[in-house]
Amino acid sequence: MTAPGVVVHRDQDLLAHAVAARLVTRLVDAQAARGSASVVLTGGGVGTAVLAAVAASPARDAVDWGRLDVWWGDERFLPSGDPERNETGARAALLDHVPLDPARVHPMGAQDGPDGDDPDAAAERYVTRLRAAAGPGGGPVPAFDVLMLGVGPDAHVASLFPGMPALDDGRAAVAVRGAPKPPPTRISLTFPSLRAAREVWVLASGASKAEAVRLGLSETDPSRAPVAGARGSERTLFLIDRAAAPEPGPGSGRDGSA
Ligand SMILES: O=C1O[C@H](COP(=O)(O)O)[C@@H](O)[C@H](O)[C@H]1O
Repeated sequence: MTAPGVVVHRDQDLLAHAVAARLVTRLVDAQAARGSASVVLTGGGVGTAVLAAVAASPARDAVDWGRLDVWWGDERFLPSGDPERNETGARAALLDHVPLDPARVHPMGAQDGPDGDDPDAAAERYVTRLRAAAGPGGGPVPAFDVLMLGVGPDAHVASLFPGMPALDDGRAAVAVRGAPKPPPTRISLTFPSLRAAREVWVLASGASKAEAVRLGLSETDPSRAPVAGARGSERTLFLIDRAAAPEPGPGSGRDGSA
């Protein structure tokens, strides 16, 4: 696992625009190198603000949207179109405004989907889709170019909450029941899937996230602070605003930006 870097921006608005610029560059570079790119989206305040900032950026046209695979790190298991679904927010903020190939958009299952009200079956369907995308001879999931994660004040990422069984699950995606943050039933990628990403970006804004960021940058057991287990295979970045920045300790090695 890679040790994380940290970039601090002035406030949430600047954070969202800076991450949007970084995301466009990352996708363009991946497409130049490999012909296509893949991104894993997060729900939450900053994650959705980043997508809106991409939509508002003239640079978005540098991305070949038809050669982008879009995945999700987690989803709230609700009917499709429910405003609480991460997919709904992502579509409204960006996905409905760019010429994606619908076959390359991979939402997690909804309560009114082909598996009905069965989150285990919906998670298993996602496992199958991920494996198919990884290709013959590939692993259980593709090597995503970039995977973005919001983080909760309780240090959860995706729908991996402290102390819950999903943290130790080796399947690529699982159903989560009894999540402490509503809604209680969700689908989430697991740690092995998060760590398959070339780059993991943890996004955090606001003072309520500062302790989670501190834990995420530490060696804390991921079963207590799941964000501490979110690491990319090539690079891990914590992209945060000043309010979410923990007090810098001696030798923190933090690089910052205004
Ligand atoms: O429930 C969730 O929460 C986190 C963080 O959301 P935020 O609004 O506090 O930033 C999010 O990353 C995750 O995808 C989502 O399902």
